Amino acid sequence: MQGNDRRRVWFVVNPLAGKRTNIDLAQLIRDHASPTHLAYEIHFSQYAGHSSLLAQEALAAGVEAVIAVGGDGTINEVASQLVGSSVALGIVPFGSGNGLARHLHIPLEPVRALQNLAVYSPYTIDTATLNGRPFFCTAGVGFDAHVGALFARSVRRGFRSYVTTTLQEYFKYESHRYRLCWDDQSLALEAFTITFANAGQYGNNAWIAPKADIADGVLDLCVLRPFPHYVMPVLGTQLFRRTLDQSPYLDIHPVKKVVLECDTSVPTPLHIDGEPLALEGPFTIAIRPGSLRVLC
Ligand SMILES: Nc1ncnc2c1ncn2[C@@H]1O[C@H](COP(=O)(O)OP(=O)(O)OP(=O)(O)O)[C@@H](O)[C@H]1O
Repeated sequence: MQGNDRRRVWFVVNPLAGKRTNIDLAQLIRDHASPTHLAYEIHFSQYAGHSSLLAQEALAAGVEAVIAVGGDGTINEVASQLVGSSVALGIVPFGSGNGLARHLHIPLEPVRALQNLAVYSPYTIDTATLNGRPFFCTAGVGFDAHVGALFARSVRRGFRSYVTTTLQEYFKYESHRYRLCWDDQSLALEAFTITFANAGQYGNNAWIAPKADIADGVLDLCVLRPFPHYVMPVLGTQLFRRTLDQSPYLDIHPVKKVVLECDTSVPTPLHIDGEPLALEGPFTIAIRPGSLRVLC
């Protein structure tokens, strides 16, 4: 391969991802990203939100792909800048959940993910927005957003402490009332959690929308209605066995655009790609079919 044929890419790295595991991410990239196939620069984000600016700079520099090294939050910041462009997103998973990478079958082992960048070609996927804010994996309100907000404030990380927080909060949590409007439907309901799924899982192989197709031009609107406590272990098992769509408590609707209104008497925890967000409703959630190229 000639030097000029090499794919020009920028790595945008969340350094906190590496610190959590004491891995020198820059060295890892230098050791395993093929110099024969990639002409690359490595850039570290210095604060939350910085990855978006770095992705903008990468676009201005005329790269072919921006490789996000981190979790779904970092991917969100990078990919938000690439939507609608011909510049592809690459992913080296280094988060705690890695929902998008898992959905796209990108290896979770960073060395393999780096090596594979040399052979991947771009695959076009859908993206979505919530009140204009892009998301790629899932967004939603309710219990998972509530736990996500607590977890973000917690110093303890990892799947085990996420499960502990989930169980502690489950017995205290009260379902809220919502109104959902799409096409000619208007639904007033009480829900434990409402998820807008572009990819099928939250991360950690927790599949809220087992049959979600990331390139079908629709979102899976998942409404998990309140359920008796004794059903909780069954739902938990189905979530991780990718069979939650068999539960009588979960309704899934394919939607292109939906408006969500929340009970304004209580604060509504909200998440976008697992990151908690303080936004005022009502919320408009819409799909952007075929709007992002991903190396996978
Ligand atoms: N240098 C930095 N200092 C502080 N925060 C940062 C920095 N770089 C990135 N971030 C923020 O960290 C947040 C979380 O990072 P990331 O998504 O990579 O990991 P994660 O939350 O562990 O993974 P996942 O979303 O898969 O669970 C991102 O939303 C990003 O804004």
